Amino acid sequence: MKRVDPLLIVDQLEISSKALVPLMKKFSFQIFPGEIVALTGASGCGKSLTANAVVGLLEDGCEVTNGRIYYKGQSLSQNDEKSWQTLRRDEISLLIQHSLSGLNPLQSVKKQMLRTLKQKTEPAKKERMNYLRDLLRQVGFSNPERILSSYPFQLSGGMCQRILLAMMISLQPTLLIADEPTTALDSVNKEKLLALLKKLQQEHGLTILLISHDVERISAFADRIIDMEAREEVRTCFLNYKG
Ligand SMILES: Nc1ncnc2c1ncn2[C@@H]1O[C@H](COP(=O)(O)OP(=O)(O)OP(=O)(O)O)[C@@H](O)[C@H]1O
Repeated sequence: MKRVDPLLIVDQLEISSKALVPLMKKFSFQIFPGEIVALTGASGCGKSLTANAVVGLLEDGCEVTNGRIYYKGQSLSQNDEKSWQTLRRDEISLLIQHSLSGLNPLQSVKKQMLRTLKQKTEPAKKERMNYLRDLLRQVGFSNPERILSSYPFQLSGGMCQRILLAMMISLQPTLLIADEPTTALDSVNKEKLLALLKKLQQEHGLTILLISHDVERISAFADRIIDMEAREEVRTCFLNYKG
């Protein structure tokens, strides 16, 4: 049987505050290509820190003090800012917890989507608007033209979340990390967003790391659930994964 290498390896990761107080210790897990893996655990156990460390976006107040992160077999420890930017543009997208803070309320959706698209080799000018409309349809908007001309403050939290998702997909990432993407949504929209992530995973061959407290809801959605609560001990619960 052909051996599949992990896409992402987090190995004995420790993140500390600037005063070198560990905020999380010795956390390890792996993700294989095409999987949907959910990361769960009590509030404050370090889920968001882990997600931010994977894409080089730890806040100024904290740093990786032990352990390593490998992506496609390469250690990310020596990454400079330019390498992190390239990784975020070409490989790993992070969908953050609070959708509105990810969009500029004073700029139209069209302007923001075009700016994201420009980070990549963009489609030819005349194709661009068709591409954006198609992306918006893929995330469930039946009237993309209206959405493109809207400003984020005119839209609901769930709509903004779907727009951010469309922007991430336009970067064609290999790995999508979604940090509590459903927190601000009501029950129906939570289900819709998870179904949408699953659809995008299947259509675009994405690998997804989903951070969530909602073990019950995500157990029907994820291939594996990693419980981070024990901090130094990772319990991995294999559900549908056939690795
Ligand atoms: N910039 C920072 N400076 C200092 N401490 C921080 C910083 N960011 C996070 N922390 C602390 O690190 C710990 C882990 O935070 P993190 O946000 O990763 O938790 P989490 O598991 O994602 O929690 P939640 O489920 O509530 O989002 C917490 O105790 C938090 O207060």
